[in-house]
Amino acid sequence: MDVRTAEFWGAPDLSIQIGGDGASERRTAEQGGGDSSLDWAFGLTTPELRLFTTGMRRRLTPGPAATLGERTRRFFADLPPATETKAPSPRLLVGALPFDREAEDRLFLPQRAANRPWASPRAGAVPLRGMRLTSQPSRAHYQQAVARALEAMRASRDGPTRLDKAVLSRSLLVQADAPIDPFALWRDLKADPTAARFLVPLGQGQDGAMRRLVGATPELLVSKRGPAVLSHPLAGSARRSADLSQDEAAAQDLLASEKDRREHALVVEAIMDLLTPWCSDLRAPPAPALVSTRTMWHLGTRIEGRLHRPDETSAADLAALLHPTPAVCGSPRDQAAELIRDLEGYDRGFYAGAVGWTNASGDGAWYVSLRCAEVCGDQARLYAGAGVVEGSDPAAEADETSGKFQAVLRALGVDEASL
Ligand SMILES: C=C(O[C@@H]1C=C(C(=O)O)C=C[C@H]1O)C(=O)O
Repeated sequence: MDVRTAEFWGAPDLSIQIGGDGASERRTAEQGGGDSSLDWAFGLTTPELRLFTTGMRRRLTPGPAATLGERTRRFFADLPPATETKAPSPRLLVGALPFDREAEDRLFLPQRAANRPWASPRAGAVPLRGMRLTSQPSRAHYQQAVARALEAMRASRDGPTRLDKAVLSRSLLVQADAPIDPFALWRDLKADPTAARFLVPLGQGQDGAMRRLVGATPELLVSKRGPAVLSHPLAGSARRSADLSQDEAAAQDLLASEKDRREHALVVEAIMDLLTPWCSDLRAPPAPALVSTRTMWHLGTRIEGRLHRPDETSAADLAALLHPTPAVCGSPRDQAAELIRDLEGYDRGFYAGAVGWTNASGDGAWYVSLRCAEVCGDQARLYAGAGVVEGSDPAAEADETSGKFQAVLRALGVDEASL
């Protein structure tokens, strides 16, 4: 594979490798060693970039999505110029945005950044013995919630605001007999090379152990490089099959499904509407295309535009503008968020939020935090959701969430097809 070194999207003090065969990654992941700067290790690898940071130099004052752009601008303006001559710390914020726009985000300036992965503190397996899985809520309860969302949609037709879509999730608690190694989980998520793999520190949990969000998402919320803006939403899904002809049939059925196209179009319309005032030359193809992960087919649309004022609008501004899209929340956004709060009965935390980076020049990329688990000590909590629109079937939506759990379950070494 072609291995190039490129300037990191205009960040003058950070070079990163594009491409790579993963050999250095395997070497370092297997080396072992217990560097405490790994407490704050952050990683993001996509088909376009590889970013690994260690240490935490300074936190961005946490706050809600509405103030993210302003807080990041102030942060970089107040940041003293780098004084070190050797390996200056990057002028880069990395971290995660929660699902709830009002909840506090977790972004920080790392101490060091590189294009090589950190050494995993342990070289072993995730651990795979003694894991107990509990579906929270149960599958039956989830199906009831989907049925209730459908009722709410029907009832809204007679009210002032019509609810067209709500994305309902369920969670899976994995309890292990020993601490779960987030680095080993991250390493094993590599099996899905088209997805963006992430490992994000979220701060300490109740028992002092670091909470981390680890996953491999297929969905780009938004990236900004100079004037160029790109968003690649996904909505409308089908489980893949090991049988080639069944797999192909599932993809073609998805592409032809009126319900999935409607579910998808709501997302594209919302993103186009939100980006229109900020962009010229905003474009999306007229029909979605198939996007695949190892376990799922999705409908996807690449939306591209050019910012009117690239020097004044940052990747953080754009992430805060778009998040959460109807791919993970619904339409209209506020009504869907309220229904999700009522029906899910738990806090999504950083699931269905965003993970990514933004630099001092405002460039950056934010991915929707899906196909992930929050790992802390000997527990991992997985999440998966599905979009509910008129015509959705509760059992089919539950199957879809089972399919979405597979990405992390496989990396955990759990072979549990029917949850
Ligand atoms: C909510 C999730 O996925 C989202 C929902 C999709 C859908 O409803 O078809 C597809 C991709 C994602 O935007 C998830 O993976 O948990």
